[in-house]
Amino acid sequence: MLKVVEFSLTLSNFLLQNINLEVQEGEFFALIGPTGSGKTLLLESLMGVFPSNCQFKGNIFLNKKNITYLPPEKRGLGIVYQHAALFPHLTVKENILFGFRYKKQKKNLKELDFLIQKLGIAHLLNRFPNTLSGGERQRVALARALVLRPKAILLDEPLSALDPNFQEEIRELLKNLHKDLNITFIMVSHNFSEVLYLAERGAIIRNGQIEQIGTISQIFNHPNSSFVADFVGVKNIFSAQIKKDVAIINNTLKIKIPIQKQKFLNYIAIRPEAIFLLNNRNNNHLENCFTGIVKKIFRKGFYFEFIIEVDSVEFKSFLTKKDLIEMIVKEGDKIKIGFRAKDVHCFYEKL
Ligand SMILES: Nc1ncnc2c1ncn2[C@@H]1O[C@H](COP(=O)(O)OP(=O)(O)OP(=O)(O)O)[C@@H](O)[C@H]1O
Repeated sequence: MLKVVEFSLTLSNFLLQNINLEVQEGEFFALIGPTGSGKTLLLESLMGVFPSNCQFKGNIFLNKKNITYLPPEKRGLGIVYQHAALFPHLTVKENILFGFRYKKQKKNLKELDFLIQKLGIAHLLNRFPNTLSGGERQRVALARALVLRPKAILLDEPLSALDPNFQEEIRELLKNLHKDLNITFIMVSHNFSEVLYLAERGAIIRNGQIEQIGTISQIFNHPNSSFVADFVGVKNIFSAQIKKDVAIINNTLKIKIPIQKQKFLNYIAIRPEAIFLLNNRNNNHLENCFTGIVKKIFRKGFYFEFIIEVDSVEFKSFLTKKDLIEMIVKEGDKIKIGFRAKDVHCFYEKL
């Protein structure tokens, strides 16, 4: 288990503040947050790569051993960056074996062979990094980190520098490696589909602090603040009066919600995917159904975002092009929308 206890890091212009984090052995954990929120600083702190001008306090444990003051090569961790950062003057094989220069650990050729096969890089061993594609470079970087048999592997946006085809290929590879090697993966990512596909739990970082920590489903479906809700794309976030099984927006619009045991809740959040545009479709299973006006339709690449106004409350929903054509709906039209009570998430936010 990797455990971070009350860890803070101070730079002249930034503070990573009071981080407490536990990542279980074998878990795939994601660090998510806006740009400049401190994800890389936290990842590099785990690795022991600190900016020269920083001060830090607190502790980092790996399987109960305090690694806070150990140099990177003695921590039992491996790191892979966005741009594979291979040594240009070394061949692929020399790059992979580079870490052994600083280790007493004996080269395990069986392990090396296993990884080379697993990562599909046998044909690249004598090539130099500048002759490799982005995807191939990332495979080599993974091999270089994994050959030292780390207890956890740290990934700093490993897919973001790749084009979409390579992204899918390396994403699949990461999934398989995690399944087969049973080691801990901690990944910094901006990309939600990557996080949803790969990670089991995660933390949202905001301004150098952890804003929410939990399973990926909790973070995406049950955000604990409007910041997290907005960041993970919930889109429909309303302050509301919340009673046992009903939320009232703007003192008028009544929304059925799951029965709430907790008191003092004052916000609701509904993912846009949970709001259906109904027209004449069957809506028996939806506890909330309203008629509204289509205010705006935005084209967003492969889908369309709809803004529908109901009693001066604006709901956002998505539609594919196929659905849009089938429904024959345009701005200004009257439309029925619906959503399940169970898809309304309630939370408390200090005002
Ligand atoms: N060596 C350094 N000296 C001074 N400031 C730094 C240093 N490294 C990072 N920072 C600052 O710390 C803040 C957090 O940086 P960090 O790279 O951790 O963000 P991030 O969440 O990983 O962002 P991104 O998603 O854009 O990569 C930023 O404001 C950055 O400018």
